[in-house]
Amino acid sequence: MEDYRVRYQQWLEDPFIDEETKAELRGITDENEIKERFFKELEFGTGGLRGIIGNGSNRLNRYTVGKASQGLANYIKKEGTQKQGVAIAYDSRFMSPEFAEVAGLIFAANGIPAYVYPSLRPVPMLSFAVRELGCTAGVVLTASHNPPEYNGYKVYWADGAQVVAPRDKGIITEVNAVENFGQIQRMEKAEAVEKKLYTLIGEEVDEAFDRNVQAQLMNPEMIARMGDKLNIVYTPLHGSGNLPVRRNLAKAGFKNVFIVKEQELPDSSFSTVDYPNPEDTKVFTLARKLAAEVNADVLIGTDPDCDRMGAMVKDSEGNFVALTGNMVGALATDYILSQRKEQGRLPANGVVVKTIVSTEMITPICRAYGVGKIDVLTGFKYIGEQIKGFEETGSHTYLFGFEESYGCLAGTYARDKDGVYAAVLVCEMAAYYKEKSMTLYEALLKLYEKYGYYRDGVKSMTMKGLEGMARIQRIMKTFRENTPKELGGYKVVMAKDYQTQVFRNLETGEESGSPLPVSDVLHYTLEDGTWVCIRPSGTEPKLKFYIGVKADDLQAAQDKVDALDADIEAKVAEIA
Ligand SMILES: O=P(O)(O)OC[C@H]1O[C@H](O)[C@H](O)[C@@H](O)[C@@H]1O
Repeated sequence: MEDYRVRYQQWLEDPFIDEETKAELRGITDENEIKERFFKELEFGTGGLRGIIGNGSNRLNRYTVGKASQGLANYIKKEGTQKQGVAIAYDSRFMSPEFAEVAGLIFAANGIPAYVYPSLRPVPMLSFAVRELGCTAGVVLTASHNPPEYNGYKVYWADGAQVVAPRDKGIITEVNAVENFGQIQRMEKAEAVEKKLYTLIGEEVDEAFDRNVQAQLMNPEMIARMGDKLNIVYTPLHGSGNLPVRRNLAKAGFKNVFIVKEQELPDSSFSTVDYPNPEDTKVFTLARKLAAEVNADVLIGTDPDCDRMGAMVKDSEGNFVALTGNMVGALATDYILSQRKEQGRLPANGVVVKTIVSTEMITPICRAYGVGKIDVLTGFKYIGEQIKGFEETGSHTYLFGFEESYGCLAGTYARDKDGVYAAVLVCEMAAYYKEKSMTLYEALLKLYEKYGYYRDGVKSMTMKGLEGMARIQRIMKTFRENTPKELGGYKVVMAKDYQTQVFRNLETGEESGSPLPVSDVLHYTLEDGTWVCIRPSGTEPKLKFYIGVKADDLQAAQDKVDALDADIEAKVAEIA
């Protein structure tokens, strides 16, 4: 019998799986569906679990969530930190509150107090709660910006960041060591509540979070002057941002905030969008309609777990243009550093942290302010890890961190990207430049004039299921074994392989090691300074190509990106 059939049979016979689940599984008539659901165990990776909701070993359900929770509980018990408890949050996805309760009661049954938010909350608020409540770990039930059929289980440690090596491996080992669902401990909710092993997180934690977000404002007096002059359209995209973003915009002093009514309330189907990801400007269709009605200066959108924020602002002709994560990163780096300098608050050991696939435009900006810049692998958890390191050694003062994938954070109250803060930040910057009769887009053009015309692109190729996974591996292997000599007509001069940890200068043949952990990432530097990076997404069935160029004007920069894009597409098409 094929492996997936064996696994299917095991589920049908498992005494710890309920009858309703088994009946549903027995009813599947499509062999391929059985295969997709059972060809593997849903892998508990470094980011936790992420998968399609449903019954099966390769799906997210109360059993796979249960196994993850029991494994995490076992890990915590070995660490001896169970008294500190685990904080739990969830977003607006299907089964999010149910899975949150399943997880909480498993921790409770293991003698680990669970502190659960009473309703949906953003990821950064969980990160904050872990620190505020002194918990040993945290869990968020969310699949971030994935399509509605997905859910996930993100794991945080005591510092408030998602787990990194070596702890991630330790937790994975414990999760994998849970051999059968019978090992999952359970407790009735009434008993857990009575024993204070299952407690709802109170409003005071929300208030403390807000105070920390507000403390990041650079110019409260300016907002007091401009708060009623900036028109803001906000869409929570049916997710957890709705209340905290609006509350924080109001607390900051923004008076004219218009909400996209159709997307205001939680909706697990995200029925007004294809895909609740602010990276996709289509999510702003309704917001743009409202923007025209209210003459908005800026449109803001946050993803379901409100760690990502996307924005659109007016160009000089009054047309709305999307600000990418890189553009927000560059604008914010410049804004925060310049304001700090003006206010005499720029520490000598200040640093900005970004990922290796995020724009290089901040390099000259940081240099201009005498501030350091650190690059880490993709994933905000690595920015969180840096903050923890700075705290331990006192080596740097963290000023700002961002990723091209629409996430940023200033301050250290949270250790994951904060869409609530990002929304307030973009509005603060828009107000600041509006007072100087500029739109945020015009401010960006000024930065290009000063620092160079940087343009960054990301090309995502979706490759789903078993076949897609194999194809992604073939493409990575082909590039890895045959370093391209040229890309987009430019010579490749440096090839960095973060998997083999070999960085090779193709001109001199010199080789050096990698300063970052092992990761399936290839990075090429071209003769004109352009860079191209290839990596499989860690969160979606996608292969991602990132491109970063600098040119003499915006058009030339875009042409370069387009040429590289086309060349990469052609090279990938040649691979079977
Ligand atoms: O490119 P991926 O592996 O899909 O990850 C892209 C992003 O996904 C999530 O949003 C994580 O929280 C980010 O930190 C990460 O950068």
